[in-house]
Amino acid sequence: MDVTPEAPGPAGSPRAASISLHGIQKRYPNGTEAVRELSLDVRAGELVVLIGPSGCGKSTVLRMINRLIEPTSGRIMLGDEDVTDVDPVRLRRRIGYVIQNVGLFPHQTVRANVATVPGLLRWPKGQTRARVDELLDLVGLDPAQFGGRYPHELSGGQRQRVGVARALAADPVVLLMDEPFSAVDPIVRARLQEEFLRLQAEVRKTIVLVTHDLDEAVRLGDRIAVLSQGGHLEQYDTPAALLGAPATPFVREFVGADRGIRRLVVTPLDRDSLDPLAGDTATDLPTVPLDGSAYDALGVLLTSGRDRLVVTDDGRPVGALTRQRLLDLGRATG
Ligand SMILES: Nc1ncnc2c1ncn2[C@@H]1O[C@H](COP(=O)(O)OP(=O)(O)OP(=O)(O)O)[C@@H](O)[C@H]1O
Repeated sequence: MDVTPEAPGPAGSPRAASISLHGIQKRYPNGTEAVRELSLDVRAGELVVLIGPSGCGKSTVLRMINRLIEPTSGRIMLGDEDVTDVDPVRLRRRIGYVIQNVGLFPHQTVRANVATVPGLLRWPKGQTRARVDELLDLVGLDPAQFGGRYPHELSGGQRQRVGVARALAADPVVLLMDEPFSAVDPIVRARLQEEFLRLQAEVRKTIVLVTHDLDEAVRLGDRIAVLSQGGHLEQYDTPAALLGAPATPFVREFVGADRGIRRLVVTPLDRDSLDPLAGDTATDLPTVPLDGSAYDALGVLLTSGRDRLVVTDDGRPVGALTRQRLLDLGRATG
């Protein structure tokens, strides 16, 4: 595995490192035991969400990974390298970090902000400029239009995108994100989440993202780690497994009574579980595409007032679903 930051790969290069936390602990000087003992593995290219109530140690865990906070004990591996003892400054150049409100430098242009780490790494100017423009394109900002602006000349969502571009600039092997979308309104937030998923499909970084928003966790996470006080790992699972079978009373309460609905969001429409089309159906029933979710299908039924719909693939009807069937899909097993 190549983890040197000095050799920038083209955007889309799948360079990512796994992260392993082995029994990490953090006791602050005032005696607070923010994280008692946590072990967690994140696979290369995986997006893992840390979620839990306020003060349970999420940010502390995240900041121990890039050593903004020194663990009291325990080991942290990046790929097969123990980074507990490496120079934190060097380490941070291999780890992108995105925080709420972004923390852009206000007196620097968008281009200069995104070029921060390449500048520290002394990349040649032409190479840096090309990389910065490529990244701005990747996060959906036209470099010609936005490159010369200052942060105060951007919307909250645009600033957030610059923050993501800056974190990706030196092609880090890991991206850490602390409440990255919480400073924008819900509509912008949903759009940013969607764009972010598209971006991740392209760059395939290893991402650890902290949020207190369960819907965000379910939408973004390949796996979700639910933490309780003291950084105690209650459950580490896919969104569907977490919602379908909460492992502890804490998780059950945390995911709440509406987990059935949330579960529908992560339940794909499976061709094999569709009812066959009857002769009468395809004409006037509402439709939903096969690549939608059970939640999308339920939404279509509720707005149309019907109790049956047709599922289409590339516009062609492939089967039908009843409202009851969809409700059964959302019924949790745990
Ligand atoms: N520098 C510090 N000194 C002492 N205690 C701290 C320090 N930073 C955090 N803590 C305490 O450690 C615990 C975990 O804090 P942390 O910020 O990691 O939680 P969090 O889960 O990210 O919370 P939130 O969701 O509210 O941001 C809390 O009890 C907090 O008060």
